[in-house]
Amino acid sequence: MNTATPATTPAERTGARTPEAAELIGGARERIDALDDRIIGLVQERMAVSAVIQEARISSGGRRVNLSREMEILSHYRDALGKPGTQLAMTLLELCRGRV
Ligand SMILES: O=C(O)C(=O)C[C@]1(C(=O)O)C=C[C@@H](O)C=C1
Repeated sequence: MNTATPATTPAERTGARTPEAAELIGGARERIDALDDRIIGLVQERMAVSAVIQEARISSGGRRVNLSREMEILSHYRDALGKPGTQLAMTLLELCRGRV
């Protein structure tokens, strides 16, 4: 297919081979888009709460990073989601406190 031409039919948009599958995929993608919007909102909320904690600790003379707490968070995500959960938690921590 010419990559400059946008996909027009449901089958092209979804990769499905039947209208029924294309319909199902279209609906499920809408749910995924809505879930992703909520996940992004929750990540932004987590970043704001994390910033409050970090500011309080730094204002009190402490450091931005608290490694023992980060170990708890990494374990939490790994226990819930398996090995890729650790990577997800590391990405979340980087979003919340920057790179260390
Ligand atoms: O719980 C804390 O003490 C925080 O500062 C929050 C947070 C986090 O985003 O989860 C951020 C930085 C710390 O290194 C540990 C955890």
